[in-house]
Amino acid sequence: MTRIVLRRPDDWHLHLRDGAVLTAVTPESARDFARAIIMPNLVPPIVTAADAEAYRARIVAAAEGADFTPLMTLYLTETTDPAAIAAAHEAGLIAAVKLYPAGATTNSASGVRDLDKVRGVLERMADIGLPLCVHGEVTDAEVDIFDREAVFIDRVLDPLRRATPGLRVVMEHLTTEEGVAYAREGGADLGATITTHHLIINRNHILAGGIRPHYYCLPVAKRERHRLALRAAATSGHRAFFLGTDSAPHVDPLKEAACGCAGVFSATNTLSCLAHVFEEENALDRLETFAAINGPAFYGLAPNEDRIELEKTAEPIDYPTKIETDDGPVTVFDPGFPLHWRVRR
Ligand SMILES: NC(=O)N[C@@H](CC(=O)O)C(=O)O
Ligand SMILES: [Zn+2]
Ligand SMILES: [Zn+2]
Repeated sequence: MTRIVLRRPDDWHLHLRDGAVLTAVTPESARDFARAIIMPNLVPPIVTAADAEAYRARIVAAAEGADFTPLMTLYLTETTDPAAIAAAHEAGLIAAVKLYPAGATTNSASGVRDLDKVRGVLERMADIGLPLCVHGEVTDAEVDIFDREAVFIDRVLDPLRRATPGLRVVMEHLTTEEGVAYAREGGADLGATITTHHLIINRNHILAGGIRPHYYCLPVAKRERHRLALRAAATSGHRAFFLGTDSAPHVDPLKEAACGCAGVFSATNTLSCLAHVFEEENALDRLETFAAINGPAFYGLAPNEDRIELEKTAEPIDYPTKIETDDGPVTVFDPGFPLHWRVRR
């Protein structure tokens, strides 16, 4: 197959940052994606409806007239007011609330330490059907970093879901076969995003033959068997699994450092990478389900009506290795192989 047409995809987990980086990276997503769930982990975080409304306006301005709808989220803190969340949802301002366990990832210091403090918010969200997006890693220093997702499911996520029946939850950026298994059996109230890069790299890519900071993200890429489980899930067509790129720009000096930031920036070439992966898995016919159907279905939205075309070219496609911003360059995800699928615009 050398050409496929699919509904325009959406990105159900995206970081756009603010300021110069926002200006530079937003067009990279707006070009290919119709909608994106915008992560609220700015410094300071997006915690109020007013924050979300102002941030949305900055994103729309940065999209420079592209047909791109940012779907806003609020950052859950231990002082979040259930009534304020419900009002923001009622006003159509937010599509989800994001739970960061405090200290789990980039800009999560304002996150939740004690889940008992947010019970009221979660119950209200269950009542009104507002999804909770979860960064699913425990933060305990004694838990090995490669086990933090699996341990989170047992210790935190499963008890939380049992305590709050009806709460709609998205397990963000799955990285393990345990996560895949839990999401697959979780019923209609549970969804899971899978990133582009976790379908392509395993932990060797980060560490073998030299340390590669641009492959470092959280949750960290795991063993090969986990990558294969993610591929099977993404290409299965199962309604629980949908695309969330977790494209997370950091300028190069913050990545190429003694203590580098977590995050992979993949907005620029994500669809080309995905077409490559789905072709390898003989599943090009399921790419639309993963990138354009299952996500909106989970969020209760219609899929996009317009279409994009992906075309396979004999020569590898060209794409920039870095996106320049006024704060410095941001390195684009290198899948480690030439890409031949091009989005026709
Ligand atoms: N994924 C990452 O490694 N980083 C994200 C935060 C997150 O999604 O956990 C970021 O904001 O940079
Ligand atoms: Zn995260
Ligand atoms: Zn993220």
